[in-house]
Amino acid sequence: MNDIALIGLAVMGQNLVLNMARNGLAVTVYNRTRERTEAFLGGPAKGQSITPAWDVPSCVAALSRPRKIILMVKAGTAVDQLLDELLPVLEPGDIVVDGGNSHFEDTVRRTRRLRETGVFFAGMGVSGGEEGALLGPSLMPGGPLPAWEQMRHILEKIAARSADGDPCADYMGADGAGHFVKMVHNGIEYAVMQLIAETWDLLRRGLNLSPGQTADCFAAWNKGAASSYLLEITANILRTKDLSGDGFMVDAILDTAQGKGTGLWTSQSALNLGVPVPAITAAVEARMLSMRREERQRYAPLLPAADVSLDIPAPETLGKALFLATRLAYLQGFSLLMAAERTWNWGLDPARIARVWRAGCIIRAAFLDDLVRTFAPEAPLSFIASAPEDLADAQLALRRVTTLAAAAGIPAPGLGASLAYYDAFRSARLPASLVQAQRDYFGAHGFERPDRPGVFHGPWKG
Ligand SMILES: NC(=O)C1=CN([C@@H]2O[C@H](COP(=O)(O)OP(=O)(O)OC[C@H]3O[C@@H](n4cnc5c(N)ncnc54)[C@H](OP(=O)(O)O)[C@@H]3O)[C@@H](O)[C@H]2O)C=CC1
Ligand SMILES: O=C(CO)[C@H](O)[C@H](O)COP(=O)(O)O
Repeated sequence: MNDIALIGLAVMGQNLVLNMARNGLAVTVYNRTRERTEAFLGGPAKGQSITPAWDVPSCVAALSRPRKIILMVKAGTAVDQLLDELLPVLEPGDIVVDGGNSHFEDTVRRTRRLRETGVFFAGMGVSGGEEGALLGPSLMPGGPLPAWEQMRHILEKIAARSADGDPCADYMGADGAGHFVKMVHNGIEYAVMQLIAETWDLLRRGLNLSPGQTADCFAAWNKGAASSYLLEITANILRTKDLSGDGFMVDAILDTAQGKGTGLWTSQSALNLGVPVPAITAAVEARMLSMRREERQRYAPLLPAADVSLDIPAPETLGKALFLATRLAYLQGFSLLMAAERTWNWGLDPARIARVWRAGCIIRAAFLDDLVRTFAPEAPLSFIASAPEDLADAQLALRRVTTLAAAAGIPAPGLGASLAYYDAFRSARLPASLVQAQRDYFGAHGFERPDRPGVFHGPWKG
C-alpha cells in the first residue's frame, strides 16, 4: 500500500511527486490525460518509487488508510469534478488536500460539502514554482485540524526549511484559511513584481542603463535585509541573452503581463473587507493596462508628453525607494490577513504566516525575519516605523523617485500608490471632512464632529 496519491501531473504535480519520492514516500500518481502520466513515468519519474493509476478508483485503492490524496490541478471546476469522482470511493477519515490556487470561497464551500461525508477536505496554498515544488516549497495548509495532524509529518518532510531549520509548512487555520493566505501571498507577489518592473523601467528609460547595468543594480540591492528571491531572479533574468537574436531575452518578450486571477481576487477581497491594498491593486491594474497593447501602440505618438525633463535619481535612491515600497506592499498584505481574521476567526497568525514565507516561496525575503519579530496585529505600521532613521531616508527616496518619474512621464503606479498609502498614515487630518460635507449636502447623510458627540447636518442650503 502506498503512503499518498497525487492527482494532476503538470509542472507542480510532477515536481511535488519527485520531492515526495526523494523523501522516502511511496506515491501513487494519476492524471486525467493518460499520456501525461506515461511521459512522466518514462521520463523524470523513471526508477523511483512512483506507481501509476489509470483511473480514480484504482488510485484510491492503492493507498493505506486513512487515504491521503493531494490534488494539483487547474483551479475551478476541475477540483469539483475530481471530488465527484473521489467521494464514492473514499471513506470517513480519508483526507483530500487541494494544493492548487483555488479561490478561498470555493474552498469554504468544498470544506462544508465534504464535512457531511466525514472525508476531510483541506485547502492548501503551495508556493515555490517548479523549483520550489521539487526542492522544497512553502506550504500553507488550512481546513480541519485533524487533516493537518495526519498530514503534518509528510508536509514538513517535503517543505523548504528556513535558515534556522524550521520547516516552511504550518497550519494556517480553519476553512479557507490556507487558500486565503496563498491568495494574499500572490497579491504581494504581484505588487513586488510590479515595483521591481517600474524600478527597472526608471533605470532603463530614465537613466539609459544597459540591460547588464540594470542587472548589476538588482544584484547589488539583493543584499542583507533587502535581499529577496524576486530581486535575485530579476538580476538573473536581466543578464539572460536571447539565444535566437543578438539582444537580451527580456527585450524579446511582448510587454503584456497576464495573470491567472489570484492578484485580482486579493484586490476584490480587500475591497469586500474594507482594507486598502493600493500597491496590489496598482499591480493588477498595471497588468490590465499592459494587455491593452494595441491602444498603447496607437496612442503613444499622439498623446502629449511631459514638458519637463528632470533627472531620474541615482540607482542608490531607486534601491531605497524600492525597498520601502516593497515593505509597504507586505504591510498591506498583512493588514488584509488581519482583517480576514477579524471577520472569519480562522486562527490566522501573522508571525506563523511570515515564518512559512521565509523560504521556499516566491515572496521569500530576508526582512521576513524582522517581520516575524516586530509585526503587531494591533499596530501593523510599527513594522515600518521600527527603524525611524532608515525610514526618514527611505521615504525621501520614494518621494523623489515618484516625483521625478511623474515629471519624466514614466508610469510608476505601484511606487506612487505605496507613497500615497504611507502619506495617508502620516496625515493626522485627511480631506475626508469635505467628502462627508458633500455627502451631507446632497444626501443628508450626516457627519460627526471632533469636538462633540452626535450626528450633525450642515446648514448647506440655508
Ligand atoms: N505553476 C506554478 O508556478 C504554480 C501553480 N499553482 C497551482 O497549482 C495547480 C497546478 O498548477 P500547474 O502544475 O501549473 O498546472 P495547471 O494549472 O496548468 O493545471 C494542469 C493540470 O490540471 C489538470 N486538469 C485540468 N482540468 C482538469 C479536470 N477537469 N479534471 C482533472 N484534471 C484536470 C490537467 O490534467 P490534463 O493533463 O488531463 O489536462 C493537469 O494535470 C494550479 O491550481 C495552479 O494554479 C500553485 C503554485 C505555483
Ligand atoms: O501561484 C503562483 C506563484 O506563487 C503561480 O505561479 C501563479 O500562476 C502566479 O500568478 P499569475 O499566473 O496570476 O501571475
